[in-house]
Amino acid sequence: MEANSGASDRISRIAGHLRPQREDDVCLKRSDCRAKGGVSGFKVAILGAAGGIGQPLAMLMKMNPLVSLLHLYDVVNTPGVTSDISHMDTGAVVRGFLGQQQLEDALIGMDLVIIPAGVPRKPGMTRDDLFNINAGIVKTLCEAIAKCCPKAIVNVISNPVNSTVPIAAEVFKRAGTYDPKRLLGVTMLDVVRANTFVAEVLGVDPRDVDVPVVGGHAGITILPLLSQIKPPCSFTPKEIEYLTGRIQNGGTEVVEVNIYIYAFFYNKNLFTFISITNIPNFNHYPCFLYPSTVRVFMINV
Ligand SMILES: NC(=O)c1ccc[n+]([C@@H]2O[C@H](COP(=O)([O-])OP(=O)(O)OC[C@H]3O[C@@H](n4cnc5c(N)ncnc54)[C@H](O)[C@@H]3O)[C@@H](O)[C@H]2O)c1
Ligand SMILES: O=C(O)C[C@H](O)C(=O)O
Repeated sequence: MEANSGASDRISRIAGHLRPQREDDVCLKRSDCRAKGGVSGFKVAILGAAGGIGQPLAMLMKMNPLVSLLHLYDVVNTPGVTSDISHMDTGAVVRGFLGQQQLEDALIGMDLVIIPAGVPRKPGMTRDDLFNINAGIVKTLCEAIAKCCPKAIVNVISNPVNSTVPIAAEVFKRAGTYDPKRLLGVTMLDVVRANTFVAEVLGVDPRDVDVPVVGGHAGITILPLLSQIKPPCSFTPKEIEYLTGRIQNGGTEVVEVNIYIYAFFYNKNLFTFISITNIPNFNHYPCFLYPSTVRVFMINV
């Protein structure tokens, strides 16, 4: 009898990770810990934190020494993502919020709100095809921002950025909280791509070129200023045509590759970390190379 109970104690200890402890099971509740994220530093909320962009972004924010408090909000899966990210041994305190009823709690007191919430495009779609769904999502989130943290800087990632940013602006105008300096569409990818593709043509290190890109974040509205590159350089007409097209269609290039990656995932094949990194062009997704994020991603499949 005693041997049996010893064995079951051992099994339950070993298997403990399969049943994460609930707050009321533990002797010291997390809310009673001394770390409150109240130390100086930016308070950042990510809305859509459980998604393909949200998860690696949450990891990067958790690694950022300027961030003291990180709120992760989504309509699904935030408990798992929050638990995973919060184990990183960096300073930011991480809290998770799930579902519309917790949206306002996620936003109160935030200095920076980043929005990757919404649907991404599938092969064959343009970013405009996402408008009907994502416009409504961004509108609802911005209404809550206007109410709970009207002075926060807002970064809109959700596509089509060319339309979701104006929608956010209209919501803030209506609420009387609009400040053009505090509302930004995230288009840094276009700059990163421009630097990479230009460096490839010139045969130099991408870190040594700086390509200004202005305009929007879709097709011909993306305007790489190839005549303003630092350090100054020149191109043949053929190179200009190639670079302009590649920079403007960089997102589509990745979305088309996704068909392969997603087919791979949805087939539920047994795959390993190594097999993921072997997918051609997987280097478009450097953030996924963080093993913990890959683990979360695999569980979601
Ligand atoms: N601006 C850019 O440079 C850029 C780059 C990549 C992706 N994107 C865009 O970002 C968006 C997200 O892409 P993804 O690949 O992360 O998609 P995803 O489907 O992997 O993740 C989206 C997340 O948003 C969540 N979500 C949906 N409705 C929500 C709501 N009402 N409130 C809060 N969360 C909600 C989903 O649950 C999901 O976790 C897409 O619109 C995509 O086109 C923009
Ligand atoms: O192109 C997309 O749909 C996603 C993003 O805007 C990108 O540029 O990669």
